[in-house]
Amino acid sequence: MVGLQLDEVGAAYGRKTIISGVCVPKIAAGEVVAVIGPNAAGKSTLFKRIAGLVKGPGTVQVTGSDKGRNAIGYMPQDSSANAVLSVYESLLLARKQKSSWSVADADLIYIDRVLGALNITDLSFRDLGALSGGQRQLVSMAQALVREPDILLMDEPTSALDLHRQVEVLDFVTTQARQRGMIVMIALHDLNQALRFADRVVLIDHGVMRAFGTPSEVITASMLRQIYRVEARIEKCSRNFDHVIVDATAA
Ligand SMILES: Nc1ncnc2c1ncn2[C@@H]1O[C@H](COP(=O)(O)OP(=O)(O)OP(=O)(O)O)[C@@H](O)[C@H]1O
Repeated sequence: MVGLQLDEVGAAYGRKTIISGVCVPKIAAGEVVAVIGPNAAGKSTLFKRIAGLVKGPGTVQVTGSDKGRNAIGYMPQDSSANAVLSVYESLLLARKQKSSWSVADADLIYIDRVLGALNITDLSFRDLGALSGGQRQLVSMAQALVREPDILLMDEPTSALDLHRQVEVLDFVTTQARQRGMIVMIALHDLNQALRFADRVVLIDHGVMRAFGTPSEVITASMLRQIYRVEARIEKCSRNFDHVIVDATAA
């Protein structure tokens, strides 16, 4: 079973330190972890550091995976799509990056499953460059999923999606985490999504980890005042989900 732990992790662009001293105790297989924090807090940089795309001090410890450098899948925040490839070709290419170049029936079946689960089968033979922002985000998600990583890092995966799609993909990804024993880390601005879908929450502010715990431990009125500078309440709706209700900006 895969595990992920961060010890004193930092990251810099050139000589500019962006994050430092991030310690996250072992995250277990099947867990969904939301990474929250204001704009420019360092969430994307943390993901790039975990994915090995940015260097820095500290240790990213991956245990219990036999996939080597394919253990971690990364879905970036922006996916520009200038390539002259169809959606299906791009998924095949993404899938084959994890193994040999020969294509087996199992590869095609898995790609079809992911396309179906994300409800984008109809986009299969469209050019990547001719997709809407939301469609591009769904394809980028599919590209990460077809690699079958043990740890999936998703940077604001629902920012371009309509309400139905937001819930659909977060339901799918959390179910995949539970069923396949995959660890999913999701950077989110929508704190109601974090309350609803995450097992645990990492709060980043100014490049430092300010809190780690269950959603209700981390997302509190005092945290929202201090870190997000809003006056807000956390209240249960009639379906018993916690919700953030923002009343005003705080001084
Ligand atoms: N390639 C880069 N070179 C230099 N500085 C960068 C680079 N990428 C990001 N930064 C800076 O690092 C800081 C953290 O950015 P990052 O994208 O990690 O924040 P974030 O929490 O993901 O923000 P947002 O919620 O706005 O997407 C910002 O001040 C940003 O300007």
